[in-house]
Amino acid sequence: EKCHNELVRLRGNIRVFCRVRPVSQEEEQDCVDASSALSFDSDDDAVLYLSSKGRVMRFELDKVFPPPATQEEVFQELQSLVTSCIDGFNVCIFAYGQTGSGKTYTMEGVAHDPGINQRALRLLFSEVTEKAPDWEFSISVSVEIYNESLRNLLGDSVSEKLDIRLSPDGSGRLYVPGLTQVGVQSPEDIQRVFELGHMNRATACTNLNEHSSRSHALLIVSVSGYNTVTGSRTQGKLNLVDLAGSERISRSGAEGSRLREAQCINKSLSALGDVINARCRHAHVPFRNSRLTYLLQDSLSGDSKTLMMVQVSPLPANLSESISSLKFAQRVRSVEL
Ligand SMILES: Nc1ncnc2c1ncn2[C@@H]1O[C@H](COP(=O)(O)OP(=O)(O)OP(=O)(O)O)[C@@H](O)[C@H]1O
Repeated sequence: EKCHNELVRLRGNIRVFCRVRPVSQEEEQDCVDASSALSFDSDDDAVLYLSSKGRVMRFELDKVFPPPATQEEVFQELQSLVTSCIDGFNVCIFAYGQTGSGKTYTMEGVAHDPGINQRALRLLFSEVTEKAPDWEFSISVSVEIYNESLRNLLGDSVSEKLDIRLSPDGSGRLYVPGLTQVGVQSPEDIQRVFELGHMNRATACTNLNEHSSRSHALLIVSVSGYNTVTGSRTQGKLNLVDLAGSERISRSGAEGSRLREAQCINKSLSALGDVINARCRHAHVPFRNSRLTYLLQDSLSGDSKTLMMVQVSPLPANLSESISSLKFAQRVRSVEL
């Protein structure tokens, strides 16, 4: 019991979930035994089994969502995490996994069935509206990190590269000069922000001949509260991050720009793993090793809360990538006592 409590305290604010996407219709037509490599435990919704070459591997996480899980069910598990930013917490939600494993589906969703991003903003909006006029609510920024450079997704020129700087006020805080901040007064504003971000990301892809799965997409929401009686302010942040595809590109196969993309992704994903893991162990936290961890520094340290949603494809052909994603999940979750 004591040991368990200690574990909870240490792991504290880091949760790792896994979501297995369904087999699509086309995939079903192409391969007969599409989902045979994965199985779930009906008594324990935190466990996932993978079988490979006659061996069964058991992965334990905080929660596993099997293919039938709906967007609504997934969001229900995150609601309290999302609203904790109203109480002044800094929260990060990451979608991690190989290309095609369902990261964008989980974060953005589809028109008739939105994902975490929209649901979170709508929830925050309604909670904050209830508290009005003492509360302010703003979507700060939407950025993309590609090849270790930062881009503004809500501005006029997406191709302009931005810098992360130390605030001149001596507070030790970081800021990004030139980032567009958008205020949100209604749910329609939320919709507009998503559309603009989405469009700009697509434009960057076309103009610069890139694939969106090779970049990290971040939506950073700031919520600030002002207590008119005491005059005190609270400030929380919600960072919603659709990470670049985690698949390993073989060094021999990739050349030139592909290789550079792969190296940048690799570097930032392993930096992210290191940062979360170091936090668990109370070790030195290497924030500066990538743009991603540097930008999210204040939301990945101290009292902040992190949720890693590890996306897994059900296909046997993707098995080795699924194993590597789940190993990453276990690594960020593991605590050495
Ligand atoms: N839970 C789900 N239910 C129904 N369809 C899903 C689900 N998850 C993913 N899909 C579908 O599977 C396909 C791949 O998903 P998605 O594009 O989200 O993957 P991704 O990991 O974001 O890939 P990329 O890195 O290329 O952007 C999409 O057509 C998506 O609509």
